Amino acid sequence: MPSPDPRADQTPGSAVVEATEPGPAAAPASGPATGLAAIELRGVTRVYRDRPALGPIDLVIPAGEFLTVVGPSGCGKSTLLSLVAGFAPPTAGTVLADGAPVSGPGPSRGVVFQQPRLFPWLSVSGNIAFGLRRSPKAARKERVAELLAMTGLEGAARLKPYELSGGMRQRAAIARALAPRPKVLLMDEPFGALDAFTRERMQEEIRELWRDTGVTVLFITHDVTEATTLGTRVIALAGPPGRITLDARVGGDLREKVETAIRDAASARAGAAG
Ligand SMILES: Nc1ncnc2c1ncn2[C@@H]1O[C@H](COP(=O)(O)OP(=O)(O)OP(=O)(O)O)[C@@H](O)[C@H]1O
Repeated sequence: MPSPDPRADQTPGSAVVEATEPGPAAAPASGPATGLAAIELRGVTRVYRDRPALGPIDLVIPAGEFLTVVGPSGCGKSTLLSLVAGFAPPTAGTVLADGAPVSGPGPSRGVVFQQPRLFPWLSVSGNIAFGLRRSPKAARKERVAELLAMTGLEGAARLKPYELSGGMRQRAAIARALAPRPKVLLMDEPFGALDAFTRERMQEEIRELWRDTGVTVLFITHDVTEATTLGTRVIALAGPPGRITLDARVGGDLREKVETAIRDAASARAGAAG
């Protein structure tokens, strides 16, 4: 049953355009949040060959938050995620992880993509263990077993990716990303390629993982229902260049607000274009 979110009174990001009143949360309420910024973007922009794709964006993601980012295709969602992951530098501004500037990918930020991108020559266990290469063997074995249990893949430990269903592949990718105990999990439309049933199950599972591990989640989606029910907070982007048009806690009439924000931004762009 949904229950009120005790974190609803936390200070949200600095670019709040509109916030819902704390309402009944659609997500479980027991995930940890410390109030410290896990990720912070200050005046961040990204330009690709003279074409602005994102920003300026100011955003604070407190540790323990489950933030979803929603917006239409091309508005800059993946660009935002890749800047936080450290795959690309911002054109201007600063991205901070745990208070330190991001200068490239790092083990404190795990990434899960829409396509699981598993190593086809490795088993599920081998894929999960990949990021633990430098850990002692016993610790690695223990961590892999823990993650197999956490993601319900115990029976699939020795299987290769081609022997798995789509949902199992994505679970293995999530387990691999969680293996080095990242503080932040970055997910780029991770359930976009799954059928509706598997997708719903995976949504439940990621909520449980978030609650159990305390990891901060940044979850990209273009699905308004997913965005407004999965996490604790939603930002809507419009663009390019991607700008935050709404920043709100999950709960209440959020779906309608997100849809209105996206529609209004699209009308404004259409008006400006001609
Ligand atoms: N490597 C790149 N080089 C040039 N332009 C790019 C590059 N990556 C993204 N863009 C452009 O930046 C803008 C934002 O793209 P981005 O992929 O971030 O959007 P998105 O919201 O994630 O889209 P989708 O939902 O379709 O994945 C788009 O106009 C896109 O064409």
